[in-house]
Amino acid sequence: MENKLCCKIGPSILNSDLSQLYNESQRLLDSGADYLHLDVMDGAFVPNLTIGHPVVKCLRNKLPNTMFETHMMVQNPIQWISPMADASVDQYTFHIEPCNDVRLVCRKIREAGMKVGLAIKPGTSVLCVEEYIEEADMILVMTVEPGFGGQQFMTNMMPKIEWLREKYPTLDIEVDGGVGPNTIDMCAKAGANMIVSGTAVIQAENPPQVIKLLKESVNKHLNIK
Ligand SMILES: O=C(CO)[C@@H](O)[C@H](O)COP(=O)(O)O
Repeated sequence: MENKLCCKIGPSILNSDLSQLYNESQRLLDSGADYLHLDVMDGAFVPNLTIGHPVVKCLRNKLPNTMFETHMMVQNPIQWISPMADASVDQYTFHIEPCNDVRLVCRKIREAGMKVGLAIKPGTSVLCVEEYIEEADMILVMTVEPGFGGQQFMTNMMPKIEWLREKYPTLDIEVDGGVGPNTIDMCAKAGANMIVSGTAVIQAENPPQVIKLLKESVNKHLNIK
């Protein structure tokens, strides 16, 4: 049977020069990025503030054809569905931890015309997302505590990815946090096919080379499976 999974690299713009958000985004796309991972933080779910839907909408106006994933590190994910849909976001990824009714949020995201991503923090068991797999297009396994770029990759999150890949061979699995040339092989081997990389790409001397390396590692392991 044909493996429908494909490798996608989505740089996180969190640690870029945000005064140059469009130029930085374009630079990443020109370097081979498949999509943009836009980190939205509300200062409540995580101890940091970043961009919101007005900025995402402005960026969308400049980049009409780019896949946008918003990683919603927010306390009340249902609140931002409509504004993000209005900003033509493609995929709305939210954390299940603060959510009272995950199914309702998933349904509202779909009704608003976006894909659904479910994210789990390092301390959250992968079993907690299992009951919602049918509602999701993608599961995001965090390999740092959400809130800041440039943190150390948590190797001990790999069993979560392995478990998901074993049970759901065609599921999109994204990994985020401390991912770069030194850690990509672990993610790829575990079964991640959507790769978020912030600092490693943004601060690289040669971003196209880093993105190529990330892709090669994932594709190598996708072909083995
Ligand atoms: O969501 C987050 C952090 O909360 C991530 O998207 C990071 O911002 C990725 O940056 P690096 O860890 O790759 O520097």
